[in-house]
Amino acid sequence: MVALILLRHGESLWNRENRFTGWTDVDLSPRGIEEAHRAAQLLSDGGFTFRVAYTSVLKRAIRTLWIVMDDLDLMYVPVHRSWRLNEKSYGALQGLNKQETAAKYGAEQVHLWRRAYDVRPPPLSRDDPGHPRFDPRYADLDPESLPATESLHDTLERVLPYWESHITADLRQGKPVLVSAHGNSLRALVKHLDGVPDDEIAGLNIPTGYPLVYELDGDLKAVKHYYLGDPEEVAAAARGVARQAGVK
Ligand SMILES: O=C(O)[C@@H](CO)OP(=O)(O)O
Repeated sequence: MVALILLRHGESLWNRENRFTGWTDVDLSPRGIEEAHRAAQLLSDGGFTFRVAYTSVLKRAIRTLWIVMDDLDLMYVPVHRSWRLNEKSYGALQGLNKQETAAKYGAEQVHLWRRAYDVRPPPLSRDDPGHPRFDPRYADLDPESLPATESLHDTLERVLPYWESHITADLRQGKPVLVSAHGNSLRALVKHLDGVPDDEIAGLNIPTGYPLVYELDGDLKAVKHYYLGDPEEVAAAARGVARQAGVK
């Protein structure tokens, strides 16, 4: 049995302001920093460790990882960063307030943009300064392959090759792995690991800062999974994520 620990970054400044974030590189809020420390404490209390870490190229996930590694005295552990673990691109919604967007377009439409498997938010225009083709961190990638928006399906399609080519290689060697990433890149991974049907994945919300442990067998099949932390607190935090676009 080998452990895969999935960790959604702590609360970001835009989570706090309830804005769509996607590929925008927003840092942790003070509360998010506390949540990262809490995640480290939960791992330590549960006797969990990791020998390799994976993260995105976005600072909210990277900083969460740094805090966890520092608190657990694991700063020597190899870290691999990839754009493939980035949050789902929210396209032209990035920066907009979720409740205001729901008031304008309807809660049902916003729910589809946030959670449906195959629905893409409106795209960023090619000339939008927020388009990833202008961002130097993606300079080595073909600009045509960079997303202007993504559905969860699109997100899964770019997460999965990285899972298969990199993360599973470490797990197969019996190395426990921590993945510090994002609400939707982790939903994509969970969909894959648990074989969640397309029409059921909309009901899944991942809260910030609670480690989600997968115990995998020799074939990397998920034998069981569970959050670390008080189950009622974790469930309440997940419900809070689901309600972010409720119309006031
Ligand atoms: O805005 C985003 O990038 C994500 C995560 O914060 O939001 P949502 O939970 O609406 O998918």
